[in-house]
Amino acid sequence: MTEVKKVLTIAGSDSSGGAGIQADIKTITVHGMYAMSVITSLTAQNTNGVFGVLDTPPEFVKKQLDCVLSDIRPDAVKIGMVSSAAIVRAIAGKLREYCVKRIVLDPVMVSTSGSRLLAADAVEALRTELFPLADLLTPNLPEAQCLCGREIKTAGEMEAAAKEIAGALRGGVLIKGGHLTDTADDLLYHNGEYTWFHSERVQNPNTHGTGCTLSSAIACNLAEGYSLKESVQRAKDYLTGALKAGLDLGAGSGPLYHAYGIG
Ligand SMILES: Nc1ncnc2c1ncn2[C@@H]1O[C@H](COP(=O)(O)OP(=O)(O)OP(=O)(O)O)[C@@H](O)[C@H]1O
Ligand SMILES: Cc1ncc(COP(=O)(O)O)c(N)n1
Repeated sequence: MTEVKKVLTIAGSDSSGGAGIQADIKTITVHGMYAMSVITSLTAQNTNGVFGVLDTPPEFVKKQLDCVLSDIRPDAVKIGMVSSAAIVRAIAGKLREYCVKRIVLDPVMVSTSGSRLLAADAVEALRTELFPLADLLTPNLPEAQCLCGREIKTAGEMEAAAKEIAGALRGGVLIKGGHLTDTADDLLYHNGEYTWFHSERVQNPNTHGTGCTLSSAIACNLAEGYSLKESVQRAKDYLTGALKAGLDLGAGSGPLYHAYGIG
């Protein structure tokens, strides 16, 4: 019998395959793991933007979660686009009911192309319902700014924001530096300790789905049993490789190439 780690992604579908559920399934598969998905929303999007969003009814999100969690227990879970407060509550209720462990929460709010992917009134639900369940929260700079209500530009401001956001969490917070200009340094704050993950900026404008890829790779590494720090470092290395692979698809900000280490 083949033993394999199982990773569940709870996220939105990206019809162009660069972000969301599709990026997560590619990442999980390339990590040699078994991917499962609970779809919170259908988006009609491509590299130019998001042209439509159709949310899954919350009862149907619950039904998907019941089917997966009662049958194949995931070793880790990644949560991405959750759309509405009702969907947030549906997910949180089921994760508590099934005592799901190793949860990475990517608080997706606005797409790279500028479309809102989380209703404004759902931010509070995210904070009260899902933050307490997460082992790691992975906001990008605009999301971290939204969560602490002020501008973040310097390394010192990133550290202060991480500490403040972590106050509402059980686990750690990773503020991603993809929106910085000179570097792509990410900051982890966990158990009172700061760890910086430094990275050169890859000169590739095709960054659609970087956040989704990073968070699902972290979930894979947690499923494998790595520590939080090791999981973030390995995921960052994977992400940098997928950016460096230099795929150039579509007219806008294109997707990453996941199979760069294969073949
Ligand atoms: N040009 C780049 N070179 C190297 N690393 C990058 C680059 N752009 C983003 N990253 C890295 O990608 C990861 C995701 O960060 P980012 O801030 O882009 O997240 P995000 O905005 O949530 O992503 P998404 O595009 O999916 O919304 C981080 O580890 C970040 O440092
Ligand atoms: C379904 C879905 N989930 C997440 C994102 C964020 O990714 P990006 O910021 O790269 O557009 C997205 N565009 N679509």
